[in-house]
Amino acid sequence: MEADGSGPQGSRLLNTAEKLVYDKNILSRSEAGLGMKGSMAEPAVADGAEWSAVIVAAGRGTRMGTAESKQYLPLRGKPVLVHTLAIFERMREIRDVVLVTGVEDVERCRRLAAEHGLRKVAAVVPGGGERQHSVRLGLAAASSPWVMVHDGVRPLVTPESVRRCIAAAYRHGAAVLAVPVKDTIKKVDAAGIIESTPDRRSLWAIQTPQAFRRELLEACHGRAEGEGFIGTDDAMVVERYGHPVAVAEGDYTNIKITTPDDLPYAAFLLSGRGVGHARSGGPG
Ligand SMILES: Nc1ccn([C@@H]2O[C@H](COP(=O)(O)OP(=O)(O)OP(=O)(O)O)[C@@H](O)[C@H]2O)c(=O)n1
Ligand SMILES: C[C@](O)(CO)[C@H](O)COP(=O)(O)O
Repeated sequence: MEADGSGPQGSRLLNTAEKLVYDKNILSRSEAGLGMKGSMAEPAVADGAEWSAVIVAAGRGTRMGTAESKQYLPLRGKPVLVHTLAIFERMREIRDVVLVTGVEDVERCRRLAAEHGLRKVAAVVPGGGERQHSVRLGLAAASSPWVMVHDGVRPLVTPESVRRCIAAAYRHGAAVLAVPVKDTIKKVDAAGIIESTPDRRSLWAIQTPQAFRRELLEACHGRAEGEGFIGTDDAMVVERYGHPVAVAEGDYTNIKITTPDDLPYAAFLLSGRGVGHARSGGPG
């Protein structure tokens, strides 16, 4: 899979030596604070782009409590989901995007992609009842040798951190973005009494994207489906079958829009990055 070959858009796959150079460049740029910032000057699809991004957005957002699903709520003038898709659209490493939505939202999402010039959205497919089912359905439409799964409701991930995740995936075959936990975490029993305090130095809060060799992720999802196992992220599915999954350090600002208080915080963060405008549009 790492040998040179031609992708659907004529892209050439990276060989192992090129992956190491990718790794070195990414790390030296991050260390020097020169992150690539997802510049609009980047070509839409670079020679060597070998990643499919599966963006899962088929949830109902029950904790948000709005009639409209949270991925379509306006954030600095655009639906949350459009902000998320725009990040992957600008990244040269991404060859194509598979968007997984509610069955009733497939047409609406195709329109959104067209209206917002999201040309990498190659497929919009209906999801399933659990996040894991949605990922599996999205994977079936992905064709690149490497795949990253990202929550449609994490619109604040940065290209720099996605690249750290890519670099770790090239080294280990599987990697997730994560941040060290800042609070002391307790294990509490059903009666509300603390049972234990795990050593915080080994605890990380897991985010997306989660990046894998596509064949590895497909195989693990297939086995999990056969066993009726449901995990809360894709790393759990891969860990279960004994494959190591590396952690790449992300940013605390890569929040998942989950409850109402997350929206003003996300708007504040985006305004600090100069993204969008304060006037909110209607639901997407
Ligand atoms: N059956 C599902 C469930 C979730 N997701 C997606 O997985 C991501 C993370 O899930 P979460 O934040 O829990 O979203 P919801 O399931 O929509 O929220 P809630 O649990 O509050 O209902 C979201 O982008 C969501 O749309 C999905 O594609 N398919
Ligand atoms: C995948 C995830 O975003 C990692 O933090 C999270 O596990 C999704 O969980 P949820 O149960 O769908 O909120």
